[in-house]
Amino acid sequence: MNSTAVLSVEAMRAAEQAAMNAGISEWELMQRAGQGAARWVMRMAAGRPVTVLCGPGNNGGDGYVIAGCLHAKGYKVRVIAPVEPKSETARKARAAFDGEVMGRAALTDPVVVDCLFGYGLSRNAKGEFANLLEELAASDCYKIAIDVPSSVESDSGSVLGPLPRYNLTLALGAWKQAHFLMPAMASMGALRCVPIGLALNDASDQSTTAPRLTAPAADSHKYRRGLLAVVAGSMPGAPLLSAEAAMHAGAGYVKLVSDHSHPDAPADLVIEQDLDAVLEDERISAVLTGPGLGRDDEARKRLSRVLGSGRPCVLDADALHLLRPDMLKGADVTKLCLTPHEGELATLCESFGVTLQSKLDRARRLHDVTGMTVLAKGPDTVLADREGMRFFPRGSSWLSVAGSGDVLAGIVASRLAVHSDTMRACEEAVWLHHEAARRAAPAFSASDLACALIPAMASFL
Ligand SMILES: NC(=O)C1=CN([C@@H]2O[C@H](COP(=O)(O)OP(=O)(O)OC[C@H]3O[C@@H](n4cnc5c(N)ncnc54)[C@H](OP(=O)(O)O)[C@@H]3O)[C@@H](O)[C@H]2O)[C@@H](O)CC1
Ligand SMILES: [K+]
Repeated sequence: MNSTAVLSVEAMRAAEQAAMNAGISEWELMQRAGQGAARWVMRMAAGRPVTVLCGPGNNGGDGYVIAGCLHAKGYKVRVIAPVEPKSETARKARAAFDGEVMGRAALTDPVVVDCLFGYGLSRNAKGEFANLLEELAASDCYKIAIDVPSSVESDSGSVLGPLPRYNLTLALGAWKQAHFLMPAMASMGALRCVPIGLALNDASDQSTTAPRLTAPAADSHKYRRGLLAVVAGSMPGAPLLSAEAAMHAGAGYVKLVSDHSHPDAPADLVIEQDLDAVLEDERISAVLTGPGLGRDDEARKRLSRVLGSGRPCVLDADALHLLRPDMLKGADVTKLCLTPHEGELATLCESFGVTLQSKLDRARRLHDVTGMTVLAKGPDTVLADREGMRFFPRGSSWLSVAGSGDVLAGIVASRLAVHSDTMRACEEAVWLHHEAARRAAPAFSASDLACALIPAMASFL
């Protein structure tokens, strides 16, 4: 069975070393990787001629093994290798391949397998490597990247050379971080993982799989199913959107605490004005604040009152701009969820003294220094929590619409009201958000997205 472990290059090298210490040679690992990948290549090529691009390292070594498997099955296959292999195991794989190897040739075959660089890419791909990648990008052949696309840095997902759009990317042994990070993720096409027998059970970072939601218990009533308070502020629209999304994501009762009149609110959304009275209600199981909160003194006071309530809490939008370390004194940080987009994450990092640059590192460190759950949202959403990082498959690019974040915050809060588990609430919310986008018609508005949560919920029950 495929593991969901997501490994950094350092962790990957350690896992491979552990396998070798247990008696599985690097040669054997390469055979497993190459043979497993070759099965996918044959499935996709379906008899058509294949070109394999081989680089100087073990990724190139995998390429020779793949080419050898295809050759043995009667495929017309050739290798293009701008340089000879450098690593010992790759040299052995090169020597074992008795098919055609060329230094340079036009990419005319209908299927091309890219094994120029794997997770060992350490600098910009230049010269003949860049030329090949550029030619591959311009070709309309079926493109398969082995392990990672060759111009992609495995840990950061950043791009160090011409980046073709692949049809299929085959992760070898385990997922790498780049498989879930932009801009790399957008170029990878379908993603599959080829197991090679590494022991991955201790890996803390994981990709997520579709959540399993449950219907309310047979004896449920509206208060016990999750009573959520959405605390509004100076602007009426955003918190209303969050509240509407929350109403469709499982909570039994959603209250909007707002001084506005909200003529457009649905009849079944309860609107109250007295924040203190709402927060004193013992039955409140979660609170959301931030969308439309504002950033003035009044907003800061409301945020402090919410934090002082001791309830499980989702902080989004303006709340993330207002949040300061001293506001967390006495708070149970394990009940708090932050849902920043990139700009809000930068602001939070400034407020909490996190100086790292990448989204992944920032989210991880922000969790480490604060103890709060950090859902760093965007086209490559990552979740940092007590058990490690969590990664998600690509969502619809139509989610890049105003109000999409308010909807997501509403879903997280709704799930949190249902079961009080911050990490689980975030995981479920991202999947629901993606599924709602899939079910809404293209070019949807945020309100359409909130409505599409109703059928989306059914996908996970
Ligand atoms: N280890 C294992 O057990 C298994 C590993 N497996 C496979 O190995 C892959 C990792 O292999 P790897 O570590 O050899 O790295 P890889 O990506 O092939 O390239 C490194 C080479 O490229 C060179 N180089 C780097 N950047 C460059 C540039 N811009 N331009 C030019 N040259 C550049 C670099 O040179 P150097 O930096 O040393 O000068 C070095 O020679 C992994 O992704 C998977 O496919 C599987 O077989 C399963 C078993
Ligand atoms: K590659």
